[in-house]
Amino acid sequence: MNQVLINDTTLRDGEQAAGVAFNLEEKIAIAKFLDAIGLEEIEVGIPAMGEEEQRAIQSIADLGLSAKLLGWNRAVISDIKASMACGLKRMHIAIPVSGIQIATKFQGQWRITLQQLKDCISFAVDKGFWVAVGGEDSSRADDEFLLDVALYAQEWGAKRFRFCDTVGVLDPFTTYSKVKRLVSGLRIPVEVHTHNDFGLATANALAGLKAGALSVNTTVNGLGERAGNAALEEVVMAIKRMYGVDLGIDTPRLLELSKLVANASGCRVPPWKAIVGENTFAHESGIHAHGVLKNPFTYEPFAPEEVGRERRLVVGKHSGRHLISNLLKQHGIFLSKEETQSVLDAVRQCSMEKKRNLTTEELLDLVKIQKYSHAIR
Ligand SMILES: CC(=O)SCCNC(=O)CCNC(=O)[C@H](O)C(C)(C)COP(=O)(O)OP(=O)(O)OC[C@H]1O[C@@H](n2cnc3c(N)ncnc32)[C@H](O)[C@@H]1OP(=O)(O)O
Ligand SMILES: O=C(O)CCC(=O)C(=O)O
Repeated sequence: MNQVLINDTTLRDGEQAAGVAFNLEEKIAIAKFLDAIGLEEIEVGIPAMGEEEQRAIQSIADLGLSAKLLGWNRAVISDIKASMACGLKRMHIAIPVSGIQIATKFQGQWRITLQQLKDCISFAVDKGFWVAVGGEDSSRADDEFLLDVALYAQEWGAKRFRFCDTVGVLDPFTTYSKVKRLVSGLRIPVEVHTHNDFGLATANALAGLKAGALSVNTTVNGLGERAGNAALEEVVMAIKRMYGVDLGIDTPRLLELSKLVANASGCRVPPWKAIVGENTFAHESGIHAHGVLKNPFTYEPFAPEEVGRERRLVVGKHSGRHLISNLLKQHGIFLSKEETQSVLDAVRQCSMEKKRNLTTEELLDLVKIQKYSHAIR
């Protein structure tokens, strides 16, 4: 897995999340940020959407970023022309490949589908564009047909083929075997694009990479259609930490990027969200806090600073004496075992009433209320 390329599609599939609409400044800010932290490739939008989207894409193209920029297109010549007008050098052309998609969108006329793809690839390649092709709904396509389409795309000049689990219906084992088959049959690299309908987008993205795909689509915070896409921060950190491959991405800035996209999209990140959620390095439980106080790796997969977070030790319903006495010592308060236990009992009660963690002030107030002010030095 040494050569993984991340092609981030926050500005395309991410923005397809229901209700999300980035303005020009937000699109530019996100593109710049992705580039600044070391993303190699960015899918910047859909030129066929119209003039405003084209202006945004042109503005991003004008920034002169190091990242390669792609526009997303249907296999329709007017889409390709719109992409060409945006100052991009690369384009992605999508074509449905499953029975249900071809029946619905092309009235089952797969020969027409293929002809449209051929015409579009040739049109773009002849004009000097670097072209990638996406097999929409690859996961539900007949395996033979999928490989045939990919082979045709390769023959017609495509430089990469995208395997899309469009409806997020695969598990990692099936993803592995389907992607492996495609990788083995093609000379051009394969990209994986996975959706999160069963919560498996990141797992499937990794399975696709293990099977030999060389690039992967991600979105910041996993933003995207329905349940979203494989999250950039999850894929990057899994590759870094589980496979020991550093993609050269400035991971301490992942949290800042997550906040930028959360604000621009209006989609807040749940506290338990892997890598960037507020609780990912927060410890309340007694047993965990006891371990973490001695050695953080007892209950953390990596240091919070690696993704721009800080560790938080908080008191609440599940806390234990070690954490309470540690926090109190930081304020010069030394209690006996029995006194600590009664503060802990009060913490539990208070946390249940307030249905949250206690602030430091609330903890110190509890000590006073318990009449242990003698312990305050
Ligand atoms: C899996 C994915 O994420 S695919 C990307 C989805 N993203 C989007 O749809 C967001 C941007 N989309 C848009 O702005 C609009 O849908 C446009 C501009 C692309 C097209 O708009 P409209 O012309 O109004 O068509 P509408 O969206 O209603 O229907 C889609 C049309 O594209 C066709 N189509 C869908 N996918 C493809 C494809 N890969 N290649 C060729 N044609 C396609 C449909 O069959 C339908 O064609 P028809 O108008 O001849 O019946
Ligand atoms: O690029 C393609 O072919 C389609 C990408 C996509 O968004 C999907 O299949 O979910």
